Amino acid sequence: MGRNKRGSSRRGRGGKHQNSSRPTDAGDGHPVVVNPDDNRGEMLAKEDMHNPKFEAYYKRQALLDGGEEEWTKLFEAFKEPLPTTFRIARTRQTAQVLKNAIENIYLPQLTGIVFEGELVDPPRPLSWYPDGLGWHFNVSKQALRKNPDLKKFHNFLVFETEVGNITRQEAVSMLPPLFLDVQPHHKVLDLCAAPGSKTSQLLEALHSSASPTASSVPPGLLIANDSDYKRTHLLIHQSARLPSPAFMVTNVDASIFPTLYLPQDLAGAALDTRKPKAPQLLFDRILCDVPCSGDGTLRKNIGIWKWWNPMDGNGLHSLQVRILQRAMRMLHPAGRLVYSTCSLNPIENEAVLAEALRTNPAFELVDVPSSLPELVRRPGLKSWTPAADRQMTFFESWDEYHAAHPSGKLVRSHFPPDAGEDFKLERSLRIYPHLQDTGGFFIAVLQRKASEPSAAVKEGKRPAAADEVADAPETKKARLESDEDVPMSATPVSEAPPATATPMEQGRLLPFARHFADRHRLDAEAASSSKPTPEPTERGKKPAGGDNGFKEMPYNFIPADDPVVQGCIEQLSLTPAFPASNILVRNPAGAPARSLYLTNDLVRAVLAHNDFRRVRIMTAGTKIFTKQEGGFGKRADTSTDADAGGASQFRLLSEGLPVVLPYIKPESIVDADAGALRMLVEAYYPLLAGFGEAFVSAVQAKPPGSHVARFSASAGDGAGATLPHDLLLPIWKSNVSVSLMIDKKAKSALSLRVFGEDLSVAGRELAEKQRLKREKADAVAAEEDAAAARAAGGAGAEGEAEGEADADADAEGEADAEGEDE
Ligand SMILES: C[S@@+](CC[C@H](N)C(=O)[O-])C[C@H]1O[C@@H](n2cnc3c(N)ncnc32)[C@H](O)[C@@H]1O
Repeated sequence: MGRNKRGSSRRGRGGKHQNSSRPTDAGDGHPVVVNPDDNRGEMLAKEDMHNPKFEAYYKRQALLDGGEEEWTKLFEAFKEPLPTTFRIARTRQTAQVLKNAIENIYLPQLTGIVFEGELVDPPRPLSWYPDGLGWHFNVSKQALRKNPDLKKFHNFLVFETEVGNITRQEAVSMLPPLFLDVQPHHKVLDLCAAPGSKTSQLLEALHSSASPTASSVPPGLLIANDSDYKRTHLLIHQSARLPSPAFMVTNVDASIFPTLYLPQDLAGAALDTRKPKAPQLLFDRILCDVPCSGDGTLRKNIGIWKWWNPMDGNGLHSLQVRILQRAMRMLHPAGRLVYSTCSLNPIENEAVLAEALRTNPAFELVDVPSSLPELVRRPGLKSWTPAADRQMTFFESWDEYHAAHPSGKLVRSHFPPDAGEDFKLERSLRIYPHLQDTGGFFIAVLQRKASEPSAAVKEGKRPAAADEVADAPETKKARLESDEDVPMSATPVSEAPPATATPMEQGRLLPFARHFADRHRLDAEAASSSKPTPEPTERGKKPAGGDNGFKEMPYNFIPADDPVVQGCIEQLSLTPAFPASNILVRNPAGAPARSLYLTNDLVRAVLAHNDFRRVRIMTAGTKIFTKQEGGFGKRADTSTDADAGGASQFRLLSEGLPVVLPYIKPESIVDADAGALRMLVEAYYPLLAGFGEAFVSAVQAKPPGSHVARFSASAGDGAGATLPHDLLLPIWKSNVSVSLMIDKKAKSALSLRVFGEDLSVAGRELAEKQRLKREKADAVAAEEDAAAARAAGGAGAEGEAEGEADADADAEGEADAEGEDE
């Protein structure tokens, strides 16, 4: 596997591997931080990473055909910590720049580094990831601390992650979106989406043709759904890094996801034409990344070694079947569906596929040998042997089991297909850790058979909801409730449960079971009550998401001729093509009080033509304008909102810029150079008088308020800047000053990229704080050492103590810097 130093360094000082006690998804939304698990949970020695049931169960399933040697490889690979992998966002203008920076600047610096006598692996591209945008970087925390080049690269990754150009994601978690092959016009549904690493990949694919010159608003749609309310906030957080008018987040049980409707003109070639006025919204792409036992994540969730048992997979099987069956019903005839889990268990994988295909013969598994050809994979299993209890009593067939346990919990579909059934299960993909140093994963691609485009989908028994859910296995509830994937920057750290605690021991099940049962009941009611509502939700009419008992604000579209909308159009010189009728606000009055959101036509139609009273919409569209609060009035330059005029009280948000930019008349953009950018980065409100003549006259020609500036790459070198391409950024003009309207983190990332150092006020303050802390630590240490030396009474001892004090202070400084990164 080509690891460096991992035996010793990844296991930390105690020679142990860090643990987190419950499974997390293969995908996660953490910022790129090397070895992120190193500060969580308890330690587990490598020799304790052993579970006879786990090993016996999978040997019984005959996962591998390479003999004892391969089994050893598999189990040994599971004991190794997972390497860090990340991907560069394809949609960003910066994708090529970042790839070049890694290949041509960082890679040479990181090649040949020796740490503690061993060669450190430089970052390397994931061979199967398209266009070299997926990367593997595996280095110990100690090496990262001590080596300045490694540390510099790590800082680069952290900053680019903060601004959404890079996403840390487990390698296998990148696979389902790649197999879905989403195009900008697709209607996409991600049914079990939180925390959202795959969602953000899907969103990037939806925006793949976006550029500042073409329309950044894809015609398609992505609905990301999760049944866990808390976790839907992670989805919103993740996707905020790629603001999209084509994006919605919903919160409902996927197995009863309601049928949505569209007006005829937007529905395309809909399957169900029985309701000509309100055809069903059928999706071109659906991802079912279902809740699972998660034993493929053993490398990062080492608690699984302790509490793994076959009943987790058995208990999840029926829900997984229902979610997949529901997805099949919502797929467009020419659509594609991906089913995935981070579990190795055939009961959660092949058995689910077999049952879904059995109940719906119009579908088939797609053979995908030529997709991602470099990806090493194994075929899906055609047969397996369920275990009926924790003691691992195996039954070869349903008949045998049913005879022994007439009212047992296993059902027919837990068992392999009969001899006469051939679902071509070998077309699904199994990924094992030893194949290419990843987690374990399962993927299957499904589509309707060409010969039966409109065969009806027969769904399995509908969920009986509350009782059944309350009886659900612990792992399912634990996964649903888990907040392990909360991005570090977004969530306070809570005390980690002990390594060996089962979810039951963590005492979290009962409240959750109640909550889930309630939600399930509400969702069931919602599904049955969902029906088309023909009226668009303009001001004064019934708003989507309003009057629904949810605390989320309703969605109200405002008229295109609203004075605030028109004011924004005028202020930024937007062309008539700007979709002014797709602007919504989120308050019951439907007034443009604070923020204006933009949707595309499809999201507008979905909001307007469906009854969302019982389906919680967490977000829809993207915020583009916001009211500029009166803070400017208090500043030294004394400008006020009143100075700026009514309309200009709204300003363009930096996250709204890519969406609005294609509609801004090019001649209205303020031309600027790197010198101006430097001044704008260095101060919050630099005075206009301090800028170069050309910039001053360009700005003076504009009214006060929100504008966009183009910092030209050709004029980049002047201020020590490296501008690989033109930069377009929102600015705010007041009477005597100009400000760059991006947040602190984005400013720091920009400064690092363009000027090679963080010149921002926040960056300078942070550096100063660190310097003072170091000085203070130096002084304290020197004082202590001097006192010790005086006590020892020797002049020679004083000199030595001084040297040691420096070393201690250095170590402390490093620890501080690291704390701040994370
Ligand atoms: C494997 S995780 C999904 C990971 C996600 N696709 C990603 O890449 O970040 C499974 C998710 O399914 C959600 N879930 C569990 N039961 C569900 C249900 N009945 N309907 C919808 N979502 C469900 C869980 O809350 C969890 O967030």
